Amino acid sequence: MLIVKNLKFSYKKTAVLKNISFDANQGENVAIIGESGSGKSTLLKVLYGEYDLDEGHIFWNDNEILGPKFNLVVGYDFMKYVAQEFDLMPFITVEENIGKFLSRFYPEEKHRRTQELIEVVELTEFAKTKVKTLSGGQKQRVALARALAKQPEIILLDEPFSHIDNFKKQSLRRSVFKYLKDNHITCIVATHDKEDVLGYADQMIVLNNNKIAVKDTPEQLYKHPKTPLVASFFGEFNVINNQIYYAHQLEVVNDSELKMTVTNAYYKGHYFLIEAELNGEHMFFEHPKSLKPGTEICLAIKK
Ligand SMILES: Nc1ncnc2c1ncn2[C@@H]1O[C@H](COP(=O)(O)OP(=O)(O)OP(=O)(O)O)[C@@H](O)[C@H]1O
Repeated sequence: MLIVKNLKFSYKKTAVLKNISFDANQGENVAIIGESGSGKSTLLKVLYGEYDLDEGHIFWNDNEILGPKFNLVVGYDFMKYVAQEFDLMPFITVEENIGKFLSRFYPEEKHRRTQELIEVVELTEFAKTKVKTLSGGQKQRVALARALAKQPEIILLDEPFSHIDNFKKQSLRRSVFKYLKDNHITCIVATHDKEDVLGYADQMIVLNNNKIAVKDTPEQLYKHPKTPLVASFFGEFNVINNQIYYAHQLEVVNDSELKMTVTNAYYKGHYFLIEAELNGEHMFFEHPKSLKPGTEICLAIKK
C-alpha cells in the first residue's frame, strides 16, 4: 500500500506541492489530474524519491521512500517510473531494450517475458527494430514495457499515452491497464486525458493551487463536479443558477426562460456541439442536428 502523508515540496522557495495526503492500495489505479503546471509530474518524481521532501512522508508498505539526501541511487526495486522523456538505448533493438534488465541466467524465461511485454504494448512487428529508428509513440511504448519488465509492485506513469496516435491509443490503453490490474500492480498515472481515467481509475486526484482540490472516484466526480475545474476535465459545461450542467444535459425546447441565439455549430460525429449566446454569455449544448448561427432557441435542463 502507498501512503502519502502531508507532503510538502518546493523546488526553490515557493511550494509546488502542499498538504498532499492520499493512499493507494495494492493493484489500485489512481489518476492525478490538474492543469498544466499544477504539479502532476513533480508529484510523481517526489513519489519516486527523486527529490527530498520539505515536509511529510511517503511509504510503500514498510519502506519509507526517501530522496537523494538519504539514497546514493534514486529509486527502489519495487517501484518504476516512466517519465515524459524516456531514456532508452537507441542502438539496440526493442526486445533488447526490454530484456536488458532481465536475468541472462534464465534465457527461456527472459525470452517469454520479453515477448509477453512486447504484446502488451503492441509492438510485436517492431521487436527486432533498433530503437533509434522508432517514432516518438513507439519509443513511449518501449519505455512502458521496459518499466514493466521486472514486475514492479507500483508504477508511476507520466502522460503514458501522450505520444501515441488515436488509432492505437484505445487498444493500447486497455491492454496496459488490464495488464496492471491482472498483475495487481499499483498505478499512479498523471494525465490530461479523461479517456485515461474513466473506465480505469479507482480514484481520481485533482491538483489545483499546489494542493489536492478534490479526491474521489471518477464516477462521483463526473456525476457531481463541484467546481468548474473538475467539470472542464470531462467536457463542455455550463453554469446555470450556480449549478454545473454538461452540454449533453441541456436540450432545445419550444419555450423556456433560457432564450439564446446560436453562434456556432461544431460537428462531433453522432451529434453537434452548439454554442449559443445571451447578453455576451456563452452556453454549450449537444443537438442531433446542426443549427444555423442566428437561430433563436430556448434551452432547458433535461429531466
Ligand atoms: N526542475 C524544476 N525546477 C524548478 N521549477 C520547476 C521544475 N520542474 C517544474 N517546475 C515548476 O513546478 C511547477 C509544477 O510543474 P510540473 O511539471 O510538476 O507540472 P505538471 O502539472 O506536470 O504540468 P504539465 O501538465 O504541463 O506536464 C511549475 O510551476 C513548474 O514551472
